[in-house]
Amino acid sequence: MTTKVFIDGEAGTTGLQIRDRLIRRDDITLVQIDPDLRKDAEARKAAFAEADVAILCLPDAAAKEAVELSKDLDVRIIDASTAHRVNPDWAYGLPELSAAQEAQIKSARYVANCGCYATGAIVLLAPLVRAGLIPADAAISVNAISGYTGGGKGLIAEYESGEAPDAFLYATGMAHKHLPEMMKFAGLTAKPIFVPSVGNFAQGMAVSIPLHLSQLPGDLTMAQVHAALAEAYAGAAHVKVADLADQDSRIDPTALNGTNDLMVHVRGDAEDGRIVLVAVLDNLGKGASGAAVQNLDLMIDA
Ligand SMILES: NC(=O)C1=CN([C@@H]2O[C@H](COP(=O)(O)OP(=O)(O)OC[C@H]3O[C@@H](n4cnc5c(N)ncnc54)[C@H](OP(=O)(O)O)[C@@H]3O)[C@@H](O)[C@H]2O)C=CC1
Ligand SMILES: CC(=O)N[C@@H](CCC(=O)OP(=O)(O)O)C(=O)O
Repeated sequence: MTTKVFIDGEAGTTGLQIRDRLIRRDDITLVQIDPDLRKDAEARKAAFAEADVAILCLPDAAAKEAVELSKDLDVRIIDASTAHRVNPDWAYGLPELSAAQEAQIKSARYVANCGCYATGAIVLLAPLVRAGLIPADAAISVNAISGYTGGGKGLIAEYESGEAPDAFLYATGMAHKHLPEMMKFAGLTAKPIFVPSVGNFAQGMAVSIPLHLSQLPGDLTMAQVHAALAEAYAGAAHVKVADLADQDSRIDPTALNGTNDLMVHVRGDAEDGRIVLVAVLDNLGKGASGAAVQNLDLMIDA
């Protein structure tokens, strides 16, 4: 028997990539609706009724509406939007957080896929906060660069028409939508500074967190930070920690494009303790569509 999956928002950036990942699988049957009816509530409700799992690749408001439409049906939901990520009734879709998190995803009716930048920041911070190496109230800064597909159809159109600048920083008002999930799942009590940016490349991202080890408790060393991260992700299929000996000064945000992997780098000056943690991932891979498929596989035990 195959698992029936409905991708609501299949024509969008995230939806298309999920479709590409599922279409050739013989354990999955895609439930499809007439593209002209993609915003028709009745047609979508019929698709929810037919599906075992629905993956929502929609703006937040439409994702909330989809949950309402399907609430009395048996369908399980993975939501790629920001709408439900800090909702306690939803499992946060980052199985690498802990064995308990993975178990929660496996049995959940509702799974919220993580934000792309949040995935990078949480993977870097959560094990260090949990181990007490970074205090929950530490003043943390997160910087990031993303390819323009991270902004969906709207930003893609700006770049493809040549209107957008080669690069820009944004969210300088300190209110980016990924901050609540970053805090909740990294275990931070103080709001970080988060300054993302976009460059003139389609896909890929690097999320970086600079640290002055001298401002953290204890006599923490760069090697200890690396060891804590390497231990946390030792068994993870999709999160790797680069060797500490790799201290190349450049990091390419597109290095993992086309994969569902995330690479953690710990770089800096081990002598004076000014270091930077960097997560490289494909915003459409581990940052969105690949993560949705990883969660789907956990839910259906594939
Ligand atoms: N792009 C990325 O890197 C990431 C995106 N996400 C999230 O995934 C979700 C989708 O993003 P993305 O794929 O980039 O967005 P897009 O703008 O590329 O696609 C959204 C799709 O949803 C459709 N849609 C809009 N409103 C409705 C509605 N009421 N009913 C049914 N369909 C509707 C759109 O239709 P139409 O074809 O008419 O425009 C479009 O096809 C968002 O919540 C986003 O935040 C999450 C992680 C990363
Ligand atoms: C480049 C760009 O605009 N990125 C988007 C985040 C990517 C995304 O879609 O975020 P979710 O994972 O929360 O859906 C932004 O900053 O709003």
